[in-house]
Amino acid sequence: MIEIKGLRKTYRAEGRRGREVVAVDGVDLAVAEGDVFGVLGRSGAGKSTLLRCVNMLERPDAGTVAVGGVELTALNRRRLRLARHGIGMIHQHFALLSSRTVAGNVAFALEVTGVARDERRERVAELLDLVGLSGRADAYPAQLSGGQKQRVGIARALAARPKVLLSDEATSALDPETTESILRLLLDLNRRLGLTILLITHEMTVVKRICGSAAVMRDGRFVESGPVTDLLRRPGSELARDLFPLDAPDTFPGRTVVDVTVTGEDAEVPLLTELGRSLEIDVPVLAGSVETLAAGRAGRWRLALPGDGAAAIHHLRSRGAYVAPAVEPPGAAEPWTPSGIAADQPGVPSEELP
Ligand SMILES: Nc1ncnc2c1ncn2[C@@H]1O[C@H](COP(=O)(O)OP(=O)(O)OP(=O)(O)O)[C@@H](O)[C@H]1O
Repeated sequence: MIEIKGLRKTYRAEGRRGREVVAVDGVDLAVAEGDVFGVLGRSGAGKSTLLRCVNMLERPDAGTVAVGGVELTALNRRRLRLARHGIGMIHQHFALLSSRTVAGNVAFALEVTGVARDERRERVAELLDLVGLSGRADAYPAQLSGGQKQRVGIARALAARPKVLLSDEATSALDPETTESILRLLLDLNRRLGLTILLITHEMTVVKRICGSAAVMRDGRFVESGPVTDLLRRPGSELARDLFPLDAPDTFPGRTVVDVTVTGEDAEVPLLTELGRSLEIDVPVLAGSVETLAAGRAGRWRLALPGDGAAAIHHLRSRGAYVAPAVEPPGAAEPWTPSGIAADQPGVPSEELP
């Protein structure tokens, strides 16, 4: 539904001698229809610029952007204006018109597309019902809570029945409870309307609760990208570390400390109990949890395996778990993923194990 290739955007800092800032540095991105894709990254990573290039609020210096099969980067102004109706956008600070009521704010999006008055009234009522604000049509933004303001923003963004919704830190200004209710609404809209959502965020909760796919962005580039459950099993995944922080020592006297990740149905298997029973060993769990993510069930633990851990690692991998050392041995770039052998490949021969 969204296809970005080789996207690059630079800015010139203020002043005649301003240096060039590369905000987006060659990003490729494909968001499938109906997916919720989250781009995570620290401040200045380039997330907002990337998002604004998707609806061409910023014109990229290089690369292509296509939404719903239409290459926006190739359109003239008039055609681009029309194509933008198929892309809704919501903002961190809601961007509502303070002089208009809730209904007036939503109607505004229909006025600019030339929808007739009666049809507008009907559609506004429908949209407010969709976002759970039917009773507040005549309220002004100043009379609303943050969550209600964002609901107006969502209703307005959906006015022209877009297939794609862009979300720019939509929950960053909200408290955790309100964040949860807005995320539930977005997920509901995604499922009921088949809405494809591309969002940028720095909040892990957002990825946990609604994203099927994600990318981690740093210095204008994607350092990892794909379905969340795939990323969790990827060697050295930053997303895995941030979604499931393992706050525990990475060494244990006389034992091998490993980080184990399981996703999907494997996360339901009482893997650790079964490991202890089958090999007749005790396996201290130093940290970890199993959680229900939007992308599916996933679990991650830090374990202290007896001795060199080879038998236990073999067993865990044969059950579909991804196993990596808690501390990488010094001097080895990818010690647990020797070429030709994926670290999470079941049944890795024991001589390949550390
Ligand atoms: N209009 C602009 N003019 C000059 N530099 C800009 C402009 N917009 C963004 N930048 C620079 O581009 C880089 C990426 O900024 P961007 O806002 O896209 O990052 P971000 O990940 O969204 O961060 P934040 O969450 O703080 O907005 C930063 O170095 C920023 O200073």
